[in-house]
Amino acid sequence: MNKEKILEVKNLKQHFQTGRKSVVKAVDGISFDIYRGETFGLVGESGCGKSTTGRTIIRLYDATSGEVNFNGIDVHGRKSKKDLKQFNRQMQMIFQDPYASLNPRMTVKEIILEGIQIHGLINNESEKTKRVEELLDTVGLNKEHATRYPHEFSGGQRQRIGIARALAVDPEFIIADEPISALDVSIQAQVVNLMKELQKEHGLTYLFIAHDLSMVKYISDRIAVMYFGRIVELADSDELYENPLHPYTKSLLSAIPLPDPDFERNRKRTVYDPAQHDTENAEFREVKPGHWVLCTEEEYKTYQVK
Ligand SMILES: Nc1ncnc2c1ncn2[C@@H]1O[C@H](COP(=O)(O)OP(=O)(O)OP(=O)(O)O)[C@@H](O)[C@H]1O
Repeated sequence: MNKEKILEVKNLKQHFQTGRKSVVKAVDGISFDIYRGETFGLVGESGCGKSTTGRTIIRLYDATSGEVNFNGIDVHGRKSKKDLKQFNRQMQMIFQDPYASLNPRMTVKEIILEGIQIHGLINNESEKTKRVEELLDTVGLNKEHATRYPHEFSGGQRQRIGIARALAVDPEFIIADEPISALDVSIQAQVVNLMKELQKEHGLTYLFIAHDLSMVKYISDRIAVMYFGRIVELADSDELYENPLHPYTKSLLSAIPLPDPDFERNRKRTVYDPAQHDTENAEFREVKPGHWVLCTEEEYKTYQVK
């Protein structure tokens, strides 16, 4: 794999002030790198801070503290208008609910062209039409769809429109925030396969956010597991599945439904109990090359021999 870093997240925090004295530490000091061309999965249960992480990286929120370096530029630091404009084009987002994220009053053509207009990428009308048709074809829709409105489409088709909109500005990096969670299981694989094809063709890098590990394994090169605002484990996908170390990762893995009824009947579900875990003294440590776990010194020693 190409080891050129496209994104570096360093000790990123996103704390929301929810009352005069109450603060939600949605993201509480996370660090990871993403390499150009890879798919980096970010997994954890609802409320663990995955969406907030994605939204902070793309600057929908200002970070409370920490750094997000994209192509070597700190996107939350001081930067020129030109750098910001470039960043806004190079990083795009696909959302969980494609219906809520598509303006119901705009045609598909208008939706896809929005970014192209903002960035002044194409000025000629017939070129614009041609580009929209090309994008619709790329995502498996057809040119007759251009004049229709979002409500005329199925969930899977809407997600394809969302993907076409993201691709329109020729990005390098796409944050996909649970892009398939709202879709029927039969449609999920189609959208994931489309994303994989597009990645190959366009050399895209993905941050793929999901709440369970089943589909993420299939698409991700590496996976980070998040729990209560922190990353508890990070490793290559295969390594994470074959050799999970953190008890929370184990509990997530034990919750993946499998199509084998015998296995289902006999398998043990493990439930993570943070009370039995010394999170206070835990640090993010590299147990073996590329495999990181949030653990204490003692746990680190036992993990190393596994
Ligand atoms: N704008 C906000 N203001 C206050 N609290 C917020 C805000 N956004 C998120 N939170 C809180 O931060 C925590 C993390 O939320 P976040 O949506 O990032 O989690 P998530 O893992 O993506 O969950 P889900 O899969 O349900 O979206 C939650 O406790 C949530 O209530």
